[in-house]
Amino acid sequence: MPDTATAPPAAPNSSLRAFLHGLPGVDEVGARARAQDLSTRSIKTTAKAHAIDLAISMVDLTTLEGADTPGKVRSLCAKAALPDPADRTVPRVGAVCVYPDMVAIAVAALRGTGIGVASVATAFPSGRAPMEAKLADTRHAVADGATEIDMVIDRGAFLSGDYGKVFDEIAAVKEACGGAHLKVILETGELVTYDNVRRASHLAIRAGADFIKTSTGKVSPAATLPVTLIMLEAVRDHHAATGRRVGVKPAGGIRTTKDAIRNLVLVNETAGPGWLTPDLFRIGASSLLNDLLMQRTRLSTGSYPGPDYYTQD
Ligand SMILES: O=C[C@H](O)COP(=O)(O)O
Repeated sequence: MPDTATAPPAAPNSSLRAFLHGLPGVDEVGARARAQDLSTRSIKTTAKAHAIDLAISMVDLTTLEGADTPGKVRSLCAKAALPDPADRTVPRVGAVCVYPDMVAIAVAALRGTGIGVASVATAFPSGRAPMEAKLADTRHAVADGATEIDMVIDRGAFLSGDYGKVFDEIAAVKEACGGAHLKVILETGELVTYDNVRRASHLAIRAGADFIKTSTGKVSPAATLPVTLIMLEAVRDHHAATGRRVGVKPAGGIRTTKDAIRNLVLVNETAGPGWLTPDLFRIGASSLLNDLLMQRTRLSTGSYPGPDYYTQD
């Protein structure tokens, strides 16, 4: 197998640049207004119950702290497998998301549950490491059983116009993933303009991303609705042009059921109902699940459980 770290660029910078700069510019005011309009839509109680379960099934339950311990990862996995021990009708989450050195712990803890393990890789969150280190990071996580890899793009290369470098890194990491799915984190809070968010989305999609993801959760602003809207438009347009469906994962700062449902409305109205599945839409969040569980209980029983009822996310 060729060493992808030294393989020739798959896309010459000039043609990639021409494609990316040929994309229509984003109407910034229009994107904000559209996101605001969709965020105020109300939904019926029956639809809300369905939306909460759908949102739970889309959560990538995340811990990405320097202070993570095997014990913390194991309790997160226990929560992923059985979010509410008193109610076995609660759906399982989309995946558990951890650093590469915690993948083996999570895989062991989730064995038999059918829940996948996602791992950040490629020198998350900065992406500042030699390519060999990024590929080794990816291969380590996959060898330990990660079923999904969340890589960060080189924002420095992107912002200096070296689109070919960004493309080649994504393509090489995709190859290193083998059978694992690749989510490409754009870190939209560092991309400066909505036009750049659109360009980075299309670049990542063309380079082989299975999902495009807004943020690491370490940079503010993270997953804003206008940014998610622009990324949903990119996957919608790519599907219309090629027939290939790419997923979207907003991540960072999504903490309430209201936030989650706003995202689902955005998906439905932008990419369409075909994207309302964990195969094509995930929500990366470290502290959303408990609010979804609380609102779910309130809908079914009419009252909130006590604040200490659920284990911590
Ligand atoms: O990838 C997921 C993010 O790191 C989660 O961010 P959060 O802690 O703001 O929910």
